[in-house]
Amino acid sequence: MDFADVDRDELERLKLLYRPLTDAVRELVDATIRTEVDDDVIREAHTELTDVTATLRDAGLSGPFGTKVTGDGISIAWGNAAVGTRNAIAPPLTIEVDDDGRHHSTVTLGAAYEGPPGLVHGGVCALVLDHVLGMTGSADGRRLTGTLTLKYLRGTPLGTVHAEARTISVDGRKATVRGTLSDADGVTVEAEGLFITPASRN
Ligand SMILES: CCCCCCCCCC(=O)SCCNC(=O)CCNC(=O)[C@H](O)C(C)(C)COP(=O)(O)OP(=O)(O)OC[C@H]1O[C@@H](n2cnc3c(N)ncnc32)[C@H](O)[C@@H]1OP(=O)(O)O
Repeated sequence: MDFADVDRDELERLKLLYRPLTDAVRELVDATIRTEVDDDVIREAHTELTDVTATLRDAGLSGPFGTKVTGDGISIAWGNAAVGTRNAIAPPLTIEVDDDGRHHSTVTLGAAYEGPPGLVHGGVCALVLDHVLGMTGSADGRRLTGTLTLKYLRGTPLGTVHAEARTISVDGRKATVRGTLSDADGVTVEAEGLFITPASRN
């Protein structure tokens, strides 16, 4: 598909087309982890899913989705591991921005994100914080993570979590951002990141 031919209405139509598919795959991942059906049912599901995958592969990109730009100049990263509209692995995050620049996101992390029993995997905590801090540090230009430091104060229970971040300072290409991941009882992970605009893009 040539996204240069896609306008806002078509983009909206495509989102409405793909989101339910992605949600269904996400549900499938959860069901695959938690199912206790009989062996025959597992084998039958495997066969059916293999057929569905083959159908989707009838036409497709030769590599990852990357970033596409629509005719209206909207950048979309539908394969992104944190926010991708077409990525069932993405939680997915929706990030809101306050007038004072605070970025925040509330998301539910279920069985697919488990690390220690009942707790969110530390790498998934890092994924969420990297993206929320990265977006915060990219408010005035696109930056990549240079260094991300996390302090895991206690385990983060699976369920609804909240991430938020603020930019502490900007020094040319470098932005220092701090943030937290929390559950209902308070902060579980503290994060600080240095986000940098690559010299090649400066
Ligand atoms: C708008 C949408 C935005 C969405 C963002 C969402 C968040 C996404 C988060 C990610 O997943 S990003 C992917 C993970 N990160 C990477 O893959 C980055 C890989 N590393 C690089 O591309 C480069 O190493 C980097 C851009 C970080 C720096 O390369 P440069 O060649 O531009 O750095 P340079 O050597 O010119 O150094 C510039 C300054 O940064 C410092 N620096 C360089 N790399 C650093 C580093 N890794 N950590 C800390 N500081 C670093 C360096 O010391 C220097 O400091 P000073 O200005 O004080 O001299």
